Formats: sequence, C-alpha cells, structure tokens
Amino acid sequence: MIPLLTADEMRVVERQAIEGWGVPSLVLQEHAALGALALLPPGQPVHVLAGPGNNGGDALALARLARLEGREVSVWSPSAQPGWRGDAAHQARLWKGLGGEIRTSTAPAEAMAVWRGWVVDGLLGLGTTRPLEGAALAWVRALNASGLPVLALDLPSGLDPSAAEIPGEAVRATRTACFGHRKVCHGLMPAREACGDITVVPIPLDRAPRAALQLLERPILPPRAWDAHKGSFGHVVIRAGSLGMSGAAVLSALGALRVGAGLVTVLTDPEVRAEVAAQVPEAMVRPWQGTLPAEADVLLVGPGGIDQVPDWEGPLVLDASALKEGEGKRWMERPGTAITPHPGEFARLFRLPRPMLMDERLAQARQVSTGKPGVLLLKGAQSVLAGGAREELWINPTGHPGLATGGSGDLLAGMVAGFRAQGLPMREAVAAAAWFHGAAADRLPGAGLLPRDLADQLPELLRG
Ligand SMILES: NC(=O)C1=CN([C@@H]2O[C@H](COP(=O)(O)OP(=O)(O)OC[C@H]3O[C@@H](n4cnc5c(N)ncnc54)[C@H](O)[C@@H]3O)[C@@H](O)[C@H]2O)[C@@H](O)CC1
Ligand SMILES: Nc1ncnc2c1ncn2[C@@H]1O[C@H](COP(=O)(O)OP(=O)(O)O)[C@@H](O)[C@H]1O
Ligand SMILES: [K+]
Repeated sequence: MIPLLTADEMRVVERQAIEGWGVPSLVLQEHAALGALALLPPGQPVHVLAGPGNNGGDALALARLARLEGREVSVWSPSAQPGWRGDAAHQARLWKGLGGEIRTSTAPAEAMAVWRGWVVDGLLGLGTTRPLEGAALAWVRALNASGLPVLALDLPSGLDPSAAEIPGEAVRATRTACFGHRKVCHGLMPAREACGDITVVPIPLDRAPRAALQLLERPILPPRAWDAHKGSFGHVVIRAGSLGMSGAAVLSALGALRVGAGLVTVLTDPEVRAEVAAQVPEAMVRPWQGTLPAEADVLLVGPGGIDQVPDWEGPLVLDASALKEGEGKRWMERPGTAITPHPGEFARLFRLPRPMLMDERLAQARQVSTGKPGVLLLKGAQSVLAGGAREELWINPTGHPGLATGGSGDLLAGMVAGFRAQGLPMREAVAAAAWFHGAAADRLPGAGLLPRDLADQLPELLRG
C-alpha cells in the first residue's frame, strides 16, 4: 500500500522530524534539493523559478548545488520583492554568497524565449490550496506555453497537494521530485497527470506515516498447499442470469473460477439454465427454485437482472440489479457484505447526487462507510474502496478505459466472490479483485477488449 498524504498529514511528519527528533529543517531541504538535482540530465543549463515559501527555498538550494556542479544556472522570482523568511531567506543568502543573482520580469514569456535546457518549478509546494493568481499565474502560463522540459519540486505549482482536482492553471511537469512521501495529488487523476514521471526523493522522515488514503499495490495472495483439494478453495454460489441477460451469469462464474474458487454453482432463472451451462462447463448450473445449497461459502447476487436477495447469513457480494434504490445503508450495516456499484448505482443506492469528480467520490464513499462493517467498492476510473469498519480509503490504480464495456463489472463481482471463498477477508478480497481485474486489462490493448479476454489473463497474472 502506498500512502497518499494530505498537506496536513505531511506537515505532521515534518514536525515530528524537526521538533521531535531535532533534525534541522535545512538538512531536510538539502536532502530534497540534492535528490531533485539528480533528476536533471547532466550538464544541461537550468532556469530555476523560486516562489515565496519553502518550495522557493528548495529551488534556491538546488540552484546553489547545480552551480557548484558547474552548470549554467539562472534564478527567477515572479515577485520583485520575494520577502523570503526562515529557511528560504537563508537559502537566498547562500545563493547570493556564491555570486548568484535573483532576476525578475513582468514579461515571463519574453524572458523564457531565450532559455535552453530545463526549468525547475519551485514556485509553490505544500502551502497552497487556492487557484494561482497574479505574477505566479503569469509565470505558470508562460511556462506551459514555452514547451521547455520542467522538473517540479515536490509538486507542480498550481495543484492542491491534498486533492485530485486541479483548482485552476497548474504547471504541466515533465518530472516531479516528490519529497519524502507521495501526496494525494501524486496518486489521483487528474492531478497525477500534471506530475509527469514521479520520483520519490527520500528525505529523513518517518517511513510509515499516517494517511487516510492509500494506493493499492499488487496484493499478496496466500500460498496454495501442496495437498490442497477443491474443498480447500471454497464454494461460490452465484444467483444471476435472466432472459436476455444470461451472459452476466457466465462472466461472473468465469471470474470466480479464474481467480481459483474450488467450486462454483450458478443459480439462474429457469429459462436460461441451459445456455449458461453450455458456456461454463466447469460450473454447476441449476435453475433457481428458492433455496440455496447448504454448503455455500459465499453468495453473489445481482448480475444479469436478478434483484431479489435470498435470505442468507454468510458472506454476501451484491452487484448490478441487486443494488436497489435506497438500500445502501442496510447493506453497509450488514457484516460480511460487499457492494460493488458504479457511480450511477451508487447514487441510486444511497439517494445521493451521482459522484462525478474524484474528490466527490472520495467524500461520498467516506460519508456512507464511516464506522460501517460493509465493504464498498465505488467503481470507475481509479475505483474507491471503503468500509469494513476501517477508516482509510484505498484507491485502485490499475486498469484503463478499455474496461468501460458491458460485462466487465460482472466478471469483477465473480472475482470478489472467488477471492472471498478462498478465505481472504472481505475488504482484502475486494481489493485483490479490483487490482487484478485492472491489471489484466493493463496487459491488453485498450479498445475492443472483451471481459472474457480479461478472464483468460488471470491465471498467468495470479502466478506472478
Ligand atoms: N517544512 C520542511 O521541513 C520541508 C519543506 N520542504 C518544502 O517546503 C514546501 C512547503 O513550503 P511552504 O509551506 O512555505 O509552502 P509553499 O512553498 O507552497 O509557499 C506558500 C506561500 O505561497 C503563497 N501562496 C499560497 N498560495 C498561493 C497562490 N495560489 N498564489 C500565489 N501565492 C500563493 C503564500 O503566501 C504562502 O506563504 C514543500 O512543498 C517542500 O517543497 C522541503 O524542503 C522538505 C522539508
Ligand atoms: N476508465 C476506466 N479506467 C479504469 N477502469 C475502468 C474505467 N472505466 C470502467 N472501469 C472499470 O470497469 C468495470 C465496469 O463495471 P460496470 O460499470 O459494473 O460494468 P458492467 O455493469 O457493464 O459490467 C469496473 O470495475 C470499473 O472500475
Ligand atoms: K513546485
């Protein structure tokens, strides 16, 4: 799991190092500047933009180190009176001590017209949340229009470090030297795209910070015992498939089987039993007659137009038609339950406005899951995982728009049930399903991808 910190969470980590451990803040800044300098191609001229706060201090430190390396360096401040204080003022003195100048211009585009090499963006870092304005805005506009390669210090200026959305104009960086830990803007789209290639520069801070948001990494699955038998990997029962929507039942069954469930039983509407059975010979396919098999380990309900949830005490996965209007709260309060809505189903389930932007998806996922035992996967680009009586939100980074095709959610729901049947706790089962589902897509071209193709990728992908 990769923590994505808000500005406040990052300041807690910095304070711990500076006030708690006694690390001088200039030492942190020197590490940051040295690490960032190493990301610039050797020998190239560097034009450094230094803003009013400590991000400007990092920029001035980098300018000094770059000049000591023998590079051609110029330093620019958007403001004629930068008013640096504390560490930034100290860095400005060190730069001037080397004979360095600090220039300014009211026509940044003209100044940049003669620049060669790289630009270092040290205008703003953790200290802003509001849209750029004034001279900083003019410099960022000119920079984005210049076509010059840009190394952003900590984050591209103009991003809100704690948000996915971009408040206004922001630097479009070629690379970003992210100091110490990723912030929210380094993980979530669309802000992440403005960062270009991200390198985390280690600075002497706590390696395990507290963060309410985490990016999923490849899940570690339990090893399979040499003497395992099909009873070891659980029995998934799927109530899915009605006339005109039998394929959803097939894809769910494939999802459960392809992640390694031991047994899969599909209970379909009677009219489609034979066509489902013909497409997944590995599953037991029976007509729904109102009762569940006694030996089920997990029940999946919903794909293919099934909206009635049978009475059942055990682990339950609900998707598609089973996600009925206004019932979200009920399912979030039921222990051992996972619900996997896309934003439209989510809005219907919880009677909330449809969450469109990433920051809205996070806020709404948090709102409905806080303190609740049920697990929520709010699907979409960068699906959000919440609940299971845990506070943090997890974000799935895998996948691409090729997944936006009918049936890919049915496969995913089957995968959740398949992992849960093998003994993963529900939240981990959902995380594993979301991660591998997207990772399967990442191995395939974008458009024209079929959910069946994803299923075929899974065995090899799971083997590692
Ligand atoms: N505190 C530390 O120990 C460390 C801090 N470091 C650097 O320090 C940065 C944070 O420094 P600061 O907290 O000084 O923040 P910034 O360098 O982002 O500067 C904030 C200042 O910019 C001005 N400002 C804010 N929003 C603006 C806007 N929209 N338009 C124009 N001006 C605006 C405000 O007057 C504020 O004083 C980090 O991102 C990182 O680069 C690093 O040196 C690592 C260690
Ligand atoms: N742009 C995208 N990037 C990554 N994943 C996506 C994207 N669009 C859709 N997905 C994923 O594809 C799946 C679609 O599920 P869903 O909307 O339920 O489809 P269906 O009901 O048609 O099967 C979800 O897992 C979702 O997260
Ligand atoms: K910056």
